[in-house]
Amino acid sequence: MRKNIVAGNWKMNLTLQEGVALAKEVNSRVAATTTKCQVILGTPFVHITEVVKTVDNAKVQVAAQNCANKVSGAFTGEVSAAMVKSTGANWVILGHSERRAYYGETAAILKEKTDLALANDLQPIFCVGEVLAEREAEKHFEVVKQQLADSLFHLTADQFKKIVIAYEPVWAIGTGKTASPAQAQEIHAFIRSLISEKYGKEIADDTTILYGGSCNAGNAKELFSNPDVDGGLIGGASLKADDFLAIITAF
Ligand SMILES: O=C[C@H](O)COP(=O)(O)O
Repeated sequence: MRKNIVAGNWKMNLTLQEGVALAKEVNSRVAATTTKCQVILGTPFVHITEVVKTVDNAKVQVAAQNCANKVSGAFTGEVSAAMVKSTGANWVILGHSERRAYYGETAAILKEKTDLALANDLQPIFCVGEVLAEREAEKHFEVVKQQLADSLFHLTADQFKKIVIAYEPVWAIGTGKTASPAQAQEIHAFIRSLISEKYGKEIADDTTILYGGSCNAGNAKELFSNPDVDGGLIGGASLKADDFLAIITAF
């Protein structure tokens, strides 16, 4: 179901104590607003159990930043989708460009992770987006289309309804360089049109599509005012309660 979502991705930041303190502050400040926006905290694995206990689980929910592409067994260091679900998290971020670039996560691996997340009742926030050279070569539409086709478009319509897409141009992540509102709208509308071609207009209209990449308190309002931008996946600015709250209340 389409809704406004602001999801923080803490990445590899904050100790457990710092993370719990931040979650506590975000939770109480969100509760004090009238926002209808779904807030999600994408925490490191080791924080999840404590953060789940800290938030109200309605307005503020918790995401893992990854899960394994295997069910269980001898995979040292990995965390399965079933384990994530057992902590109380409802969401998992998959396909982030940092996972693709630094940990060799291919489209085939991401397809397996998506299937396991859904089988364990976790909702994927699935990231797509092009690198700078691809944008400069005007290949961004093609790249995003391929990423969706390779890792998501095998899903049934009922499965696809659980997916949230995050469009994150890699050149905008952590760089302070944001896609312009027009650039974001253009590609979000394109993503929605691809979903419509594959699953029909009703499902496309119901899909939540987030923007990620140097989204902050200063630019969130303008980005979110676009008809096909339903919220954001926020990295750096999710680490400070003031900045994150300003983004949450930007709708
Ligand atoms: O997952 C979040 C994105 O990578 C955006 O990160 P950023 O807001 O620090 O640019």
